[in-house]
Amino acid sequence: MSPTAAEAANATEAGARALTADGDPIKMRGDKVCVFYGDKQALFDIDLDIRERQVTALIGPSGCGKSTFLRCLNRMNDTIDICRVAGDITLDGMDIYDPSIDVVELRARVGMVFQKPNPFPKSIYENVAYGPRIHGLSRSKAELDDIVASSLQKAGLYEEVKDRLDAPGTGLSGGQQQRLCIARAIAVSPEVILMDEPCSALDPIATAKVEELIDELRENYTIVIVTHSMQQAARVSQRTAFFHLGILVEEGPTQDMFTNPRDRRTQDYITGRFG
Ligand SMILES: Nc1ncnc2c1ncn2[C@@H]1O[C@H](COP(=O)(O)OP(=O)(O)OP(=O)(O)O)[C@@H](O)[C@H]1O
Repeated sequence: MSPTAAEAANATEAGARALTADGDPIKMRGDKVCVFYGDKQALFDIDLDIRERQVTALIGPSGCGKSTFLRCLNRMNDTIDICRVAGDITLDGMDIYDPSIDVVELRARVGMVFQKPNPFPKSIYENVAYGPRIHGLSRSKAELDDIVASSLQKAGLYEEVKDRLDAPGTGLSGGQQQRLCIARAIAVSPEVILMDEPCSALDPIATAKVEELIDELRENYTIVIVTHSMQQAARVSQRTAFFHLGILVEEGPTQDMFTNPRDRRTQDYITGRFG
């Protein structure tokens, strides 16, 4: 008996769902990714699978290309004139560098949180409401209010700000501002959240809060985090990728990377011989 159209569509969808060799669904995949700034090559043939609903940490010494790779995942490098990306990057099997891709939509699906908290010079409410409004995600003020409240809740900030949603976002503490930026990213219902050293400007208590939050968020989101702190990578991630001089040296379960790295360069880095 031939399959119905719905069965065929389901089969295609299931078939398109790529899995890693050990059976984890792949959310994003980099295949032979090379990046150039002018004629200087910053990344060389990076093959990396980003597993769905896991936290992947990108680590390595300064200048090795971690942020460059992160920025490829939502085409933030497009904003740098001299930057050129080659190779393939897919999101659920879709080529994100295809000319037909709407970059604004891509960045809603693959959100980003930066090193320095960067709230807009607007109220706490407006910081979170801005994205859903421009993406047309709410049909009424009540719906928008709900999105703002639930995003702040998911970012672990609601209780601290619920009585002053009209106060400026820039008046919050550094840690609160970073959680506001996470709420802003969450508000447009992303599937992937990229974080570029999200705790580097925070004190240890605010860092601990954001790390706890990252652990909670992975229930619903795929997260890629660049960090200089190996302790942080060990605390928050399930997978770790080690970069060195523009090359992906190795990637694996975080625990294995820190206890039993396969490559000498990884071992040297995690034992503090360089970096
Ligand atoms: N906008 C740019 N223009 C020119 N070169 C750049 C630019 N951004 C990064 N590079 C170069 O690309 C290489 C990789 O930089 P990148 O910032 O990705 O490394 P990183 O591992 O994130 O470093 P860090 O840990 O210091 O942030 C470096 O040699 C850097 O100088």
